[in-house]
Amino acid sequence: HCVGRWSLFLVGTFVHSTDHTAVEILEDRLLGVDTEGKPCHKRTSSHHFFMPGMVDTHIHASQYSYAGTALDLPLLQWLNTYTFPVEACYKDLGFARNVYTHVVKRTLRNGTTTACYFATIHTDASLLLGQIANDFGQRALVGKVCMDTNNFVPHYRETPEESHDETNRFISELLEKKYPLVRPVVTPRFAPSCSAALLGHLGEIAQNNHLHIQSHISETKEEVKLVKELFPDYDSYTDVYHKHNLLTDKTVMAHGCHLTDEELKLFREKGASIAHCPNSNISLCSGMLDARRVLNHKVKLGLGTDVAGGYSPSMLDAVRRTLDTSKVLTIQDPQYQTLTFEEVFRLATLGGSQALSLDEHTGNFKVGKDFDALRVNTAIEGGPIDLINHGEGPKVGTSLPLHRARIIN
Ligand SMILES: O=c1[nH]c(=O)c2nc[nH]c2[nH]1
Ligand SMILES: [Zn+2]
Repeated sequence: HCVGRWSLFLVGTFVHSTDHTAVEILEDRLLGVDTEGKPCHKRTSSHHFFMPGMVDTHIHASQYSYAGTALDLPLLQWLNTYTFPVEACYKDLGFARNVYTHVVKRTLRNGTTTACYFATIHTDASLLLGQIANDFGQRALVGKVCMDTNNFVPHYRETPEESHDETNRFISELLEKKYPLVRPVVTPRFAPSCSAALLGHLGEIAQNNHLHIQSHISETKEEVKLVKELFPDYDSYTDVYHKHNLLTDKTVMAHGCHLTDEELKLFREKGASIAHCPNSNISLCSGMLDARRVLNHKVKLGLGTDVAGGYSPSMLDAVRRTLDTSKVLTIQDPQYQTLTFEEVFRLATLGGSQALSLDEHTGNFKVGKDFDALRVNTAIEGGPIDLINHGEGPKVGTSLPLHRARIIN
């Protein structure tokens, strides 16, 4: 494979995950990128290393305008009070362009090379988000939000027919653009915002066009109770999506904090995945996802920032909050098998690409995938890390690397 066609050679340390190893460190390597952008390794050092671009499996681009504020209400009230009134503003394309440009630039600066976005119900603004992601070179799944039920903010909802027709228009117009890295994702907001008829339409559209699907599930106990009341004839919240053909191997569901073992089994059977959004889960006091349990069920798992329920648009924050949640679960039960930071690194990269069914293209440096990487310079002037050279002081332990990174902010 490594013959000819090179457009770029990179020398250094490559850190990534594989299915078998949570973190594999390839030191002193030469990585060639061919003319089509596929990596190929050869063996050949310094203070930088390469890692796969991070994958944000769940972020509301439209909520970025108020990220870091308005986190004082539980989910359902938070949606009615803050979220729906703001999302209604995306009828204005100027407003949409401003926020969407900021969110794409910011997430890229934070190392998110792939994002799975919720936009709003507005087709043209959602198409604009796709265009902006394409213009800045971000890989993205973009969802025009679908919702025909909204009793609290009635000006922010569609009729089932509008939602169906506009979803078809969104998909066909976005696909017509032939953006190399941007795809549409069918996006019922969540079961409480959608009639059974609308869920059925959306399942059909996704099935007929082999499309990605995203939504929310079992984020809070109050929401689970509401879904039971709204959909009394279904076995579970997961069954509501399943019966409408919305639980497939291209489905990613955000949160899942309160899923039962039966529901996780259905996720596994269908190949559907979960986006773990720990900042949002804590910020809105929704619950804590037991990520170890999800992994034990062999359900695909990625990480999401869930801006603006999550206040940070940084995947590094999602990594830290994932570890925090796992440690809180360990405090509650000392027998709990805490996630390691290597496992969480994998969730932020390879796990995310698998959760979005994009692992054919991205997630690690496997030969043949697209070259989609971050170069991390740990010694950059004014950076957030101090490198302490242990060669100059007492040896602390034989297994310590020569340089140890100490994170100071
Ligand atoms: O965290 C969340 N953010 C949202 O915008 C949303 N909509 C439904 N359920 C949701 N959860
Ligand atoms: Zn969300």
